[in-house]
Amino acid sequence: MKKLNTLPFKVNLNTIDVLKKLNIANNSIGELKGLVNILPNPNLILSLINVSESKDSSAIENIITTYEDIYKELVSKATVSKASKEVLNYKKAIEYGYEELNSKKFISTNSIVRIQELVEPNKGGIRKLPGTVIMNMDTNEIVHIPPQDEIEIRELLKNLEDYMNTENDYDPLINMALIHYQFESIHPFYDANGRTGRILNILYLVLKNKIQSPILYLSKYIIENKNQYYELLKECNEDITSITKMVMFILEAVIETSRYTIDLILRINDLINMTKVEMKRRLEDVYSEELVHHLFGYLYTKNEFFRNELHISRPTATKYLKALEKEGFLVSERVGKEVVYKNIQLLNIFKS
Ligand SMILES: Nc1ncnc2c1ncn2[C@@H]1O[C@H](COP(=O)(O)OP(=O)(O)OP(=O)(O)O)[C@@H](O)[C@H]1O
Repeated sequence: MKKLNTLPFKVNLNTIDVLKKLNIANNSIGELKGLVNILPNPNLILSLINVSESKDSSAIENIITTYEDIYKELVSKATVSKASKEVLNYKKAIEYGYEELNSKKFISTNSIVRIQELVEPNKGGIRKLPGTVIMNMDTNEIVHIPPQDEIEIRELLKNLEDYMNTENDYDPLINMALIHYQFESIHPFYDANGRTGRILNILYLVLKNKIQSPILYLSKYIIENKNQYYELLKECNEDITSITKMVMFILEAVIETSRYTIDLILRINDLINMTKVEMKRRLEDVYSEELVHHLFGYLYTKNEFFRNELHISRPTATKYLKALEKEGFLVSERVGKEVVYKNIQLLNIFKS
């Protein structure tokens, strides 16, 4: 069995093509980083992106789950759909990783192990038994045999941990591609290596200060170009000099998903401004800037959140929610014993 290369790879990545693309990728992600704070509640975009990331990442496992299900589950305590559980696990794992990073400023092997456990609680932990291979499901061909021995897996993870947390001559966007390939090739877990590796990508960008919080929806590009991505991983397994192509792929992913996220933020911002104008005109007694910001802080709200955040009484909250529904700003829905209100226009932006 061929041994895995350790980091740093002995490949020159400073080619003209890479540097040109790197420049565009850095401009795109820089623009995104600067834009996030235009929203009244930057946590909204974080939460929306995390749910998308979680939803699409888990969709690979053929889980059909909608934004509505996930958000209803977040807002109410009722269990809406079993499928959204996996998505919520993924979201929790991103949040855990982000908190860890904020307190330690370091990505440790232990954190990666914990992230995988949160994503896949039933199959958590580093592989202890041999037998894991990566197969092409269409052809049943073995495409990669990752290290089988636990000690070897741990040594490779240590090498990865050192590489992630030490400065080197490459830009972090290039390093992210190298780290991602290496992590997937070590394939340290029985399951959830893909999902854990995609979480690691965005956490690494936060560690290197390319973004302030994990708002880059990078998995979107990887998932949408899955065949090319799998082909590249396979090529790199055979010959590590192909890693240049993987770097180009990841840089393109950064460019496309930065642009996507920028567009999303701008559209949400436009909608907020339009809602302010319309609500002032149609519901002068109800309108306040805080109220609009509350509606755009979440996809769903309910009487309790309304009361607490706007410091109003239950009857006033009920009156406002009814008026907002009558004028089409919110749509109510019963979930278990509760009534929740969704911001349908915001939901539509996100679904389109
Ligand atoms: N030839 C290969 N070499 C290295 N890694 C590979 C190769 N082919 C696929 N992979 C990685 O393995 C991941 C799948 O591993 P696993 O099934 O453990 O993860 P998952 O999170 O359950 O699945 P998914 O990534 O499909 O959501 C892929 O996402 C990819 O990153």
